[in-house]
Formats: sequence, C-alpha cells, structure tokens
Amino acid sequence: MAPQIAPSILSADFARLADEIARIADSADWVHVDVMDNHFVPNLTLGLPVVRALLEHSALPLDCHLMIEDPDRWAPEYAEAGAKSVTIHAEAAKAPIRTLRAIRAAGARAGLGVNPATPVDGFEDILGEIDMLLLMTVEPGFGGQKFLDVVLPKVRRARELIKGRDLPVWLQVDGGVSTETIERCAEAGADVFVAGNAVYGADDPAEAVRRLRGQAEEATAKADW
Ligand SMILES: O=C(CO)[C@H](O)[C@H](O)COP(=O)(O)O
Repeated sequence: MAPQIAPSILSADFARLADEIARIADSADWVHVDVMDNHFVPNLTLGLPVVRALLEHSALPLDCHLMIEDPDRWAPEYAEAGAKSVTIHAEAAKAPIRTLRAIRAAGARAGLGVNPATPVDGFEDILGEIDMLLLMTVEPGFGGQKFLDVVLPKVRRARELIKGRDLPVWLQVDGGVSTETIERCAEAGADVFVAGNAVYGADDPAEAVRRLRGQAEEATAKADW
C-alpha cells in the first residue's frame, strides 16, 4: 500500500477544528483524532460529541485513536457515529476481540494500539481480527514529544509478523513523526504515519503533509520489506 498520512489534530487550534481540518483536506488521507480521558493517559482532550460534530465538517475520514480506560464500552459508538477507523489500546481493552469485531460490524476499520513498551508478538494470533496495528513511538498523552528510536525494532518485527501471515493489516506509527524520523519509520515497515506537531506546527500544514508523504514514498521504495 502507498504510504498514508494522518495529521493529528492534537496539535491544531482546538477553537477552530473544522477550519484546521479544511487546511489539510486536499493533501492528507485521514484526520487522526486523539481521544484522551485523563485515566488511561494523563491528559483530557475530546470525546464522542466533538467527534460527531467533526464528522459533519470533515471531508476526510476520521481515524479515532481511543486512549481511554474503557474502550470496550465506547469504541463501537465511535464506529456507529461514522468514524472510518477506530483504534483501541491493548493495555486498556478487557475484551479486545469482542470490541474489534464490534468496530468492524459497525462498518469501521478496527485498530489495535500498543504503547512503546508493549511487545507485539503476543498479538500475532489475533492479527486477522484487526485492520491496523498502531505502534506508539512516544508515551501516549501529549503531542510534540521526541520520537523513541527504541521502538523501531518493534516496527520491523510487526511488519514481519504481518507479512508472515500475509494479512492486509496497516502498520501505523504515532508520536514524534517528522521530516527527521519518517524515513526510518517507513524503512522499518510503517505505512500509515500520524503527525501532529510536524503538520500543525508548520506555517503551511498542507505543504508539510506533502513533504512527509514524499519522504515516506521514497523511503518505502528503497525498503526491503
Ligand atoms: O497519540 C498521540 C499522543 O498520545 C498523538 O497522536 C501524537 O503524539 C502525535 O503528535 P506528534 O506528532 O506531535 O508527536
């Protein structure tokens, strides 16, 4: 699959979210929406009512990343509301298979996210239940953090597992993805790139997306996976 860019609105102006999404509508593939509940992570952002409002105003599909304590309760509702991708965290879900199936049943792509220190090997047998594996490349909770190089071997490992099973699972990296780090992520096997600060911290967010995409495409073409 060609690399996809998912700007995170965590770094956008929260008072003007619809306008901020419009700025990247012609260059990005997804809008990445970070839902945080101040329990799973030490930050509070937005929830279902705001996502419903954004769905009315976004020309791009929403990729909702639930960093919340009880994703089993909430994830299906995001999918039913119209989010095209909903990711739950492996560290939080109590019934991940049931919840992933409920997301799919509601018509969305089902994502499974893991924190930097969570290994991916334990999830090999459930890869068939998911459409996207999200690997956090910072500790979740805040935008603008430094990319954790230590996660790169896990990106390679995840790509091997996906390839080994011959499944169409997308591999997303999230956190500290920028012009400095995106090539290493693509070389290691990532094909969906979340970028908050690197996009919304730029003077021209659309141009920032195009630049990231160009770098990811070039690195992917050279990659051996
Ligand atoms: O999930 C997240 C934080 O938990 C954000 O999506 C992520 O950090 C993106 O922001 P940036 O590119 O600025 O690191």
